[in-house]
Amino acid sequence: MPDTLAASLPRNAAVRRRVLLLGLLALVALALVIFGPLVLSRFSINVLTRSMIYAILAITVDLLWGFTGILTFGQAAFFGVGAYATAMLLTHIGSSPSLMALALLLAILVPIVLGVIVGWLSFYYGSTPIYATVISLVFPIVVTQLIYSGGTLTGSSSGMVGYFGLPFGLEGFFRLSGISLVIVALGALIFVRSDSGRILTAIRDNETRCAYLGLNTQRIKILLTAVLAGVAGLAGFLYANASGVVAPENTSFVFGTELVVWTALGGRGTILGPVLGTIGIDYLSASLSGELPFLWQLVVGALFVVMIIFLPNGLAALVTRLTRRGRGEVVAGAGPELVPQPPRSHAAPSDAPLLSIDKLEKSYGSQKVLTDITLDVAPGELVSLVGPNGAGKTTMMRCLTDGKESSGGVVRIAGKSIAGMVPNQIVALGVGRKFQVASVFESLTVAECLRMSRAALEAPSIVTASDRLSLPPAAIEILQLTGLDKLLTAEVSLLSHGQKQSLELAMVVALEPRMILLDEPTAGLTKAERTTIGTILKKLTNELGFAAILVEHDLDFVRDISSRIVVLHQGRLVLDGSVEEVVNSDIVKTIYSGGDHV
Ligand SMILES: Nc1ncnc2c1ncn2[C@@H]1O[C@H](COP(=O)(O)OP(=O)(O)OP(=O)(O)O)[C@@H](O)[C@H]1O
Repeated sequence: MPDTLAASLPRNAAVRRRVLLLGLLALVALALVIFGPLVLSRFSINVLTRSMIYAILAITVDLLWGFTGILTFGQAAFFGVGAYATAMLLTHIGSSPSLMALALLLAILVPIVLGVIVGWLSFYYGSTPIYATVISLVFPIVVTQLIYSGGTLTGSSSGMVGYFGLPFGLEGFFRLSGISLVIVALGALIFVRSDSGRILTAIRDNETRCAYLGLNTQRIKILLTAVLAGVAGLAGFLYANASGVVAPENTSFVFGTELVVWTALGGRGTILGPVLGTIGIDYLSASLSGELPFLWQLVVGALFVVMIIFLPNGLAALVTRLTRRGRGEVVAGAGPELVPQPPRSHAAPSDAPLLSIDKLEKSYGSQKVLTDITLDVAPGELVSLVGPNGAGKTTMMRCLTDGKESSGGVVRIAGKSIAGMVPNQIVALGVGRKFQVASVFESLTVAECLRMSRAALEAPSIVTASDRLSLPPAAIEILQLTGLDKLLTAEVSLLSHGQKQSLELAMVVALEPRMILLDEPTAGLTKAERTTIGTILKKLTNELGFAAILVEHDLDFVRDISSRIVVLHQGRLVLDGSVEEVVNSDIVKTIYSGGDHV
């Protein structure tokens, strides 16, 4: 396969270059950390040790906020819990190598357990982003209050001091903190570029789409919170040993807020920006706060405001803006290799219809939007759902893809009731949904978007970004028909409206569903683009046996491709028949008289 080989070469070269650059960066950082103490003053070694530990925390804030879009003020609390677990064990039980190992274990495990609890409270199904942020503010307050009321156990407002930590000198702690920072930063940089890491950006861009690709975003966010709580706890362990003192301020939301400010100033979503921002500002604060105690806080505050206004993505954005120039330009052959995926076997077909709706109802308060909808759809059928604006078509689509939406009646997919199921569970039953406004991931590339469709089916790597993209043949065909196969490396924000619609359709087909629901897939498309989408839909249903429900306003389009038409009017199903029956019926003429809209 010489073509395939040739196509993969430039990408391999780019990957090699990136690995080399990352390795070089890590070596330079390690050299600075190892040889730094030879030239630095005691003051600098002391302060920079602390700054580097704080930088580890800033990385956790960046992964949560910068990459995943979860604004958090709570990382300080996990850090404080790790520090206190260490100090309390060493103070009250004693210090020996095995107790030190136990302290390290507790400093990581206790924050992980708390991370699971906080994560669950923050991201249970239906919670909003603001709710998660409020929890992240409340959590450090609770931890700080517990420390204040802990008496001699926690040292109360005086904190804890005088315990015997690791037997390293000033320089030893500098090196330990520095090496830990390099390892955490390197791990984070590798992870965020991996196939798994891109899921974080997908969640930030469009969490709803992630759920409708079958991803359990709640579970991912809880897992991320727990793992990063463990990393913050590790930083707490280092801090408790290096400083020899822990205090309630270490857990406070004020410190949590400082971490957010440092991350923002450095440049969120870049890992290195928050590291350099934290080290730079903490070091400058320590140097200047003695001479300008109040003025310095004012300077940092003013700097924050200026940056938010003029450079909202932080200092690192300046650098990335330069290095990313041209991203989105398509480099021939630089994309991943498209590989046809053997079809996935769904559960054995039963006698039940693929979709069965029985007396479906939906109300918003006292307003009834859907009343007594009963409908069956079989494999291979393309059922168009038509009706005037406000008839309830989109609401019906929502009830078919979210088991918590309906107010009454039963919806079954292949005989299984979806009552109470969340969208990702319904996707697992074989349902794909295409939204009215193209729902894709704006800051990912075309290939990365398509890979998201496979993430719930094949666990993506947490270390590497694959140079192969396995997709079902039908999805590859859509890409080829619409020219998207030549744009795999293009960033989605650069695509046209029609290309985004086609991409979303390819993403839905890449899920290998048994049934696809499409809400006005041709809205805003050119005639040629509509024809292409129509051809694809006919092929999916006629040849590949997909069932499809299509909400559409374009009567000509509906007439050309449908096997059946269902008419909704004022939330009721008023007609269900063949194309000819429906188009020529008196009811439809009455409902639609006076407009070219269906
Ligand atoms: N979240 C909501 N809260 C209250 N009412 C709603 C909500 N969503 C939809 N509705 C109402 O439900 C009715 C049906 O809306 P829906 O969007 O399902 O209609 P539609 O047939 O899809 O219309 P269109 O063709 O304009 O998209 C409308 O009267 C709408 O105002």
